[in-house]
Amino acid sequence: MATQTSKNEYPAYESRYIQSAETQSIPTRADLLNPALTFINPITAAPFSAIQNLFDYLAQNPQTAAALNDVYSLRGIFKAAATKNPTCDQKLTIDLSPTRIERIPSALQIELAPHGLVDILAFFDTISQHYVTQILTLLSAIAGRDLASLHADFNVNFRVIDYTTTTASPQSPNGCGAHTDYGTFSIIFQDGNAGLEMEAPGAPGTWVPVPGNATVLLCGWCVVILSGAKVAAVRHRVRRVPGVRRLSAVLFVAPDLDVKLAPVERVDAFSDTVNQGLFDVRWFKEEMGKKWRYREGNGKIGDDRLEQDNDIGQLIWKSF
Ligand SMILES: O=C(O)CCC(=O)C(=O)O
Ligand SMILES: [Fe+2]
Repeated sequence: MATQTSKNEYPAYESRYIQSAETQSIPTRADLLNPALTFINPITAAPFSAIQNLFDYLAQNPQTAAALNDVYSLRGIFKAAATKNPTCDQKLTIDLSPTRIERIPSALQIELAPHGLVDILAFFDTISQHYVTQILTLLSAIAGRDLASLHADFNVNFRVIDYTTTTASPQSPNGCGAHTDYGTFSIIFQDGNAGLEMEAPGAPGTWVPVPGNATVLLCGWCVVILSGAKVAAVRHRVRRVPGVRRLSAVLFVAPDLDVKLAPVERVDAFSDTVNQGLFDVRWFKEEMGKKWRYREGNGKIGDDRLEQDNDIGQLIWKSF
């Protein structure tokens, strides 16, 4: 059972949710300076019936699912490891990055169009057009540098997730292991079912449940580095409720692959490797990707508390 945290311990979290959920479609600068999740009232809701439709169609049509994965065989598009491997995160994912989408043959696009694909892509298009530039502008003001020019290639991912009840481990509470996103920022849309939890700022190992109907924005490692640690990233995870299906949709925004990950000015808290700018986004994404693959189905999951972020934390911070 997840650690429950009383309202009194996190008054800012509760009041910010109530205030921002009712009024704001765009976070404020103050929100982004806060080392917690930012709750937003999105300009449009995620099309969860289309998302469910696409997952159901692919599950019922394994040949189509295999053809879709052949489009991007390196990492796949529809990942269903959870139905075969009890030790992986118990979820299905569909990754629709623009690079992946443009490689899908038109016959396959036409087949999938009425089964949710068109609605899902239209949703991510609307969301990214509305949010990407605005949030990068806010983050640039905090970071004291122009982040838009580091995001010229639209290095984004459109991910839909099905915490399905049909898994190799139906009783497992593990939907998504604890992690920090790698990129600049992510926006998570949920279908109303609880399960998402954030690590309480300043209290590692304390998990705060996020209301299942909240849409949240959180930052990732790349912007922590690029902003000289002025922006914080929030660790989060998803717990499954066995027998309950939960769907989510996530927009991931990251810098261009050849951007050097370093602060403008030396930051004492950062490692020499980061201060000297010894790696770029491409290398960092690969490093994180290895751990993602391990977690998402190709390896055994141990203690999910610090598994992924230990190595990355040691890479980024001077002392961790
Ligand atoms: O499904 C969710 O609510 C969150 C998923 C997530 O954190 C991720 O895929 O990085
Ligand atoms: Fe995440």
